[in-house]
Amino acid sequence: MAQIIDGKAISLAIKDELKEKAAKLKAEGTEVTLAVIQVGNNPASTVYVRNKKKGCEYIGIGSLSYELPEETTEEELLSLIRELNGRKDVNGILVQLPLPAHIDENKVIRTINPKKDVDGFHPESVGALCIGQPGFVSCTPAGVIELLKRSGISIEGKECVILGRSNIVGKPMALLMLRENATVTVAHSRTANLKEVAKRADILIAAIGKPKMITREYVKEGAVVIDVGINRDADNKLCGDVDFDDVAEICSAITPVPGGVGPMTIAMLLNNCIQSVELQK
Ligand SMILES: Nc1nc2c(c(=O)[nH]1)N[C@@H](CN(C=O)c1ccc(C(=O)N[C@@H](CCC(=O)O)C(=O)O)cc1)CN2
Repeated sequence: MAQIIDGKAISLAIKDELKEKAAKLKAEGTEVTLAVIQVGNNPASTVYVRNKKKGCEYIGIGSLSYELPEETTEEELLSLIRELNGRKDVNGILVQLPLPAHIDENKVIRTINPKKDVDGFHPESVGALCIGQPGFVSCTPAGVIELLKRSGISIEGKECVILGRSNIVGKPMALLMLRENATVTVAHSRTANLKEVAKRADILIAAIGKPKMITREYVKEGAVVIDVGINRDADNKLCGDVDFDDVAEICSAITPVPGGVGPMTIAMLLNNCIQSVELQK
């Protein structure tokens, strides 16, 4: 039976480490504060935003909450971000995604001061990652790397196949895997012979947004399988992109959904908030 990678336990260990770092910063007179902006009432976003604020409280840093109505204009949102960019008492700015359709997500991300971009979505942050310079790293892919390392799974020299090429997960995931000296393939909906490509992976990362699409036919025996998907199945139950019960029988290690990559996203956001102090010096 495969090793089940416990993202909940690993994220808790990280948060406990961050709690100590935050206390040390406080003792030195440095307060850390995250500004969290949500536009509209997407129920999943409300849960994630609540958990991010709870995480700040747990590790002992401040959070400022901006819950804006669905009708908020793009200019109103941009002007709030500009105000927060200029505030010395705000270290990190996070705009919860997705945004309502009338707001240009890219414009919003570009308006955040890259030194406060704790989501790691700004083109400057992505560019820094690409050329190996210091900067914020997108939280979900950073969480995957931490999960692997803390589970004793080596990355160097491994064949890694990433299913999905989104700006938030697939692309930064590929850059991080390269930084760890893996051999990386990014596959997607137009990839020919997807099953064969996926089957080459020692480490298979699924980030495609299709409930339980990845069955054992996509997985090499003994591979490590990381499931980034968060979907609802036909019974409205939370599930990943991987058919867990089917794949767990043939792989060597696997992340569950819930309780795998998801909690790591929040732990890595808190890590970026603590790191913001260094980057802002
Ligand atoms: N500004 C951002 N927006 C979004 C991000 C992001 O990193 N920054 N990522 C996702 C949503 N997300 C964080 O915001 C996120 C998703 C899932 C989880 C999580 O802990 N999932 C749990 C299940 C929770 C549930 O019951 O629904 C799990 O997998 O165990 C945390 C954060 C899109 N938007």
